[in-house]
Amino acid sequence: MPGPDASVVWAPEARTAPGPGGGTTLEVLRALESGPRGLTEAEAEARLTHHGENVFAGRRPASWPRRFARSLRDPFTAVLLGLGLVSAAVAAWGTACVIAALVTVSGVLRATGEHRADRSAAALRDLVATTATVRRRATASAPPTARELPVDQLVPGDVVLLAPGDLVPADLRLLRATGLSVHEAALTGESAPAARNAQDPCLQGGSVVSGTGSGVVVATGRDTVLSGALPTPRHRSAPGPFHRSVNGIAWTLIRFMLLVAPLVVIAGALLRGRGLETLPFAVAVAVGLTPEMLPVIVTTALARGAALLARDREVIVRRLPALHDLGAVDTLCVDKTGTLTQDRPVVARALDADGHDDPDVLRWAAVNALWTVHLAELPVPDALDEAVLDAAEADAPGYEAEYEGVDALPCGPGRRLSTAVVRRPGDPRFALARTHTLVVKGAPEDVLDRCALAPAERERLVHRAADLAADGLRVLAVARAERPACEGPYTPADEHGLTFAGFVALSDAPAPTAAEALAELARRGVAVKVLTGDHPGTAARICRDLGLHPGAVLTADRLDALGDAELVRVARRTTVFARCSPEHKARVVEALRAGGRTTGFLGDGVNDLAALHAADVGICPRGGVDVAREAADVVLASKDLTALERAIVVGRRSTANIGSYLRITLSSNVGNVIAMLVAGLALPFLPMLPAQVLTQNLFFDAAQLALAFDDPGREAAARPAVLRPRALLRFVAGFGALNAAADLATFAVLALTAGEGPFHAGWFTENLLTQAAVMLLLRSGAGHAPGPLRFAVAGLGVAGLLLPVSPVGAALGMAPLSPLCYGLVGVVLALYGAALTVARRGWFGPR
Ligand SMILES: Nc1ncnc2c1ncn2[C@@H]1O[C@H](COP(=O)(O)OP(=O)(O)OP(=O)(O)O)[C@@H](O)[C@H]1O
Ligand SMILES: [Mg+2]
Repeated sequence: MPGPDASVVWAPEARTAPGPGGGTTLEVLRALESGPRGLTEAEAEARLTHHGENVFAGRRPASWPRRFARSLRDPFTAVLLGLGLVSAAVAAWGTACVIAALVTVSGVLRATGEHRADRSAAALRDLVATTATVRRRATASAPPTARELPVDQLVPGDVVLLAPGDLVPADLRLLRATGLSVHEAALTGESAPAARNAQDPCLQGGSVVSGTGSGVVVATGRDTVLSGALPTPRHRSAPGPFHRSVNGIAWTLIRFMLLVAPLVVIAGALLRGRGLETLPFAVAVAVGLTPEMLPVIVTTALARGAALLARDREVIVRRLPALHDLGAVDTLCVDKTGTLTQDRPVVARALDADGHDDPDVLRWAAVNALWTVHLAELPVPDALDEAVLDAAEADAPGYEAEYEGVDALPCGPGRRLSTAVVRRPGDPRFALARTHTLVVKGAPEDVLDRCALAPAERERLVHRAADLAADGLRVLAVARAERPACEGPYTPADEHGLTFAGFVALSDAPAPTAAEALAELARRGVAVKVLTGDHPGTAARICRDLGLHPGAVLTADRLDALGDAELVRVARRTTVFARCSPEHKARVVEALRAGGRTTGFLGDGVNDLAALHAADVGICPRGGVDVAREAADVVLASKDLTALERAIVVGRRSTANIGSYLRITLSSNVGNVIAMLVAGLALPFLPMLPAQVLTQNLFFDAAQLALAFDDPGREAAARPAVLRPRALLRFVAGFGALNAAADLATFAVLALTAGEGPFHAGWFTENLLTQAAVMLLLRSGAGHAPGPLRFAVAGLGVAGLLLPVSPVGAALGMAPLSPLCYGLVGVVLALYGAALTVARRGWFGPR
């Protein structure tokens, strides 16, 4: 095959800098006992045993101690540990031990939950495993073949082929490069891609932006530069919506707690003349206020959701909190091609400038497609090119033999046309006198800009293209130019003064489930926006066919004219954004987020990378390029909006359960604290001993784990689910006050009818029973409580009734109650239950 070999060199003599590429390329290959034809399978296997798998050090699963230590790093654990230290300092060893036990148990539960989530993800890792294309030989004499290999199987000496969208799988020395540019932000922090030539080193972790190349592996696994330089893979810096809301709630509580504990001590000293002996009590109150199970509930609820999705093998959540973020998404940005349509274009028509069918136009388009596919060595031929080639085989046979390729300038991110430079085959002696033909095809606006045309004629052709697009067809303009043959490589600067040839129009059928999925998303309160590189007319028509009202389409040139603030407003009301480059897609996503929208972005190409990073949740189908999959939080088995819609529902349900936990715990805890403060000042003795506070806290914590397994009901999945700190705190204030009223009524009844021991017992019983009632009445789900929840509620009730009269109760300083007291506490509970039912109806509305 005649190739662009003049510009593409494997230069054995060239010298380069030291590093993973000291010495000449030939020396490197010799040192690695390899060659441009690659290793034999047997040799590769031997090397794999010797060097080990090519696993990036930062990706290894975390060890148990590390997992445990990591699970302790959250504000509530820090507060608990601080309180534990205070208790130890005043020698309240009992309290200190209980706190230590709480921290340990919650750490272990959380680490276990994460481990389980990791394990279910690992089972699916093969599905999303990144592969590399290597050149190997079956035997020493066999010809080399290129095949896909899981990245961890690479060994030094392997010859790897690179294409746009690939992650550089190991440290390489390049043997060959055609227009190769590599983005190495992970390594160098450099945000712009850099050109790479033959003989250059190419380091693991980089991503290929454009061009192709091949290189020999010089280092794998722990030996790569990336493993040495960066112990952990880089992560998104800004916290997602989930962490933002959880942190908001955490800090409000911690402030409240830091206020309450000293207040207890000071008030005790001033009003009751108590000294430091109130400190353990104050600490116990503060512990009682902490929702220390929050991290456990969060991990359990999200891991459960992720495992549910993984079981269907449709959606893989790569970062647990992303599941919550997915449930919070109210705006979903998708591309058109392959998401709304099948990405199986078929040539519908080929027309000349006057709109007459013209097979010549198809022939030129096919010449362009054939030689860009060959010379640019794209790993998978572009769907449009394939469609053109298929059509030409039937309608313009013989075009392959007419020309031979000289050079190709393919499409790329932000470049909407491709050029093939071809010449007539013939006697090489006359090569110098010959001409080269530039054959260009691409987006009509871009191609027409490069044609020598009168403005009126250009306008006419733009309209003709728009008419075709309005029928939902994808339109490519075709043009060409004759040039005296030249030596040097061609550049985009050569694409000018072209002669317009005609249009090729292609149809791409809508994806079968798209209309249904769009309607379902709309019903669930998700606004779908289409960000496409295609023509505004084509995009609008497809949307209309799928029942998505396109409104006024915003094209990239008008988008460029908008300032950031203006774009925030326009983006909110626009549904279709056309002719988007990668930067435009990212800018729209950023504008939507700046406007307060929680934004998901679904994309699968190199041109989607920036937007995937910019979005709150990046979503990529399994078939997407490596870099896009690496950047995504959620990977879909197929590019199917229906699966995504299901994942959104699961995310919302997990969030609803986390919300239930926060509402129930906090209103209960806040109520207790208020009641304890008031009673502490009114009574001659402490309303409850520190050990009693902590015991009831343990019971409550254990019971609430069941909330992670609750069924939140259909309502929960109807709207985007967000934990709103303000609404939550309002709820907590209201229901906390109600709870405090019940507690205080109990205190009053008990203070009048019982002594200190029965007082403690009565309070303990009342407290666990009210908490059981709160769990049943304030959960999100309206329907039947599932098994774990009923079990937990029953457990609370039994413990509340039996513990105070058991030997354990006596050891904790409780004494049995009189029947009268039981009766009175029963009345208080009945009134509280009734008030709670009424208040709940006021808050959630009737069910
Ligand atoms: N192989 C090709 N040859 C010529 N022009 C092309 C080719 N591929 C794409 N183009 C032009 O570039 C434009 C943008 O392509 P791009 O891949 O960015 O988006 P798209 O696939 O059209 O849409 P979407 O963003 O919805 O996936 C296309 O509409 C087309 O005009
Ligand atoms: Mg595309």
